[in-house]
Amino acid sequence: MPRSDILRTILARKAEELAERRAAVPLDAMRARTADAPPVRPFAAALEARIADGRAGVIAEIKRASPSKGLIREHFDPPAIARSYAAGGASCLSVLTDRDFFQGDDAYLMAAREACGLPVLRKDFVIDVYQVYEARVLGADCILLIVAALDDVVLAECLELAQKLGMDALIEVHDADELRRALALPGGLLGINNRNLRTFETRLENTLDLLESIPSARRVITESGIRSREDVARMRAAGVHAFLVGETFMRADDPGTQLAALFD
Ligand SMILES: O=C(O)c1ccccc1NCC(=O)[C@H](O)[C@H](O)COP(=O)(O)O
Repeated sequence: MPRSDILRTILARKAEELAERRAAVPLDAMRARTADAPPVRPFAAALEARIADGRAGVIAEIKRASPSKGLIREHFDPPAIARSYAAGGASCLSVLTDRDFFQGDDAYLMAAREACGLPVLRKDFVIDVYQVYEARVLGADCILLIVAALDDVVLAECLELAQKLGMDALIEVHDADELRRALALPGGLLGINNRNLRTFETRLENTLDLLESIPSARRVITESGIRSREDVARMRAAGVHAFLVGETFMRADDPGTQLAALFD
C-alpha cells in the first residue's frame, strides 16, 4: 500500500463502502433501527469520573491490524480483550470496525461491548450522518469525528446528531488549524492524535505543542504512540487528562495487565 496520504485512500474507499451499505439498508431504515439499540453507556462521564479522582482516563483500543503496522495481534478475541481491559482498569473501550485497512468488524464492537460494562467508541472513519445512526444501532456510545476527514458543515451535523442520539463524540485533531475548527464546535471530547494520518509520522510532542492553545478547563485526550510509563508521566506533567492507547496493549499477552502496568 502506498504510504503517501493513506487518509485520502481510506476516505475514498469509505465513500464506496458507504454507498454499498446505504444500498443494503437505506437511511430511513437505519434511522428506524436506532429505536431498538441498547441504552447508551455514558462515555465522557466514565472518563470524567477517573479524572475527578485524580487519575488518568484510559480509552483502551481493540485493534487487530493497522495501515502503519500491518498485523498487530495474531490471537484476536475481542470479548476476551474487553474483559481483560475492564479488569485492568480501562475507563472505556475503542473498537476498530473498519475492515479494509484495520481488519476490524462491526461484530467485534458488539461482542466486546456485550462482554463487559464499559462504554464503547466506534473507531471508524465517519464521512456522513448515515454512519452516526449506524454506530448507535451497533451499540456504540461514542463516535470518532476526524476533523481532517470532514468539512465544517458535515462535522457539525454529525456532532449534533450524535448528541441527539445520546452519544458522545471524540473530535480528533492533529494540527493547529484542525484544533481551531474543533474548538469552534459546541462540545465533544477533544482528542489530539500524535500520528499524522497522512504520513504515519508519530510524535508525542504534537500533543504537547497544541496543548498551549487549548483553554485550561477543556479535557484533552492524547492519542497514538503511547508506549511506556515515561510517556504517560510526561503527558500527565503537561496536563493531559486522558489517553487512547492501542498497539502497546495489543502486543501484550494480556492487554489489561499491560494497561495496569502503564497507568497504576
Ligand atoms: O494506526 C494507523 O496506522 C492509522 C493509519 C491511518 C489512520 C488511522 C490510524 N490509526 C488510528 C489511530 O489513531 C490509532 O489506532 C489510535 O490512536 C491508537 O494508536 P496506537 O496506540 O499508536 O496504536
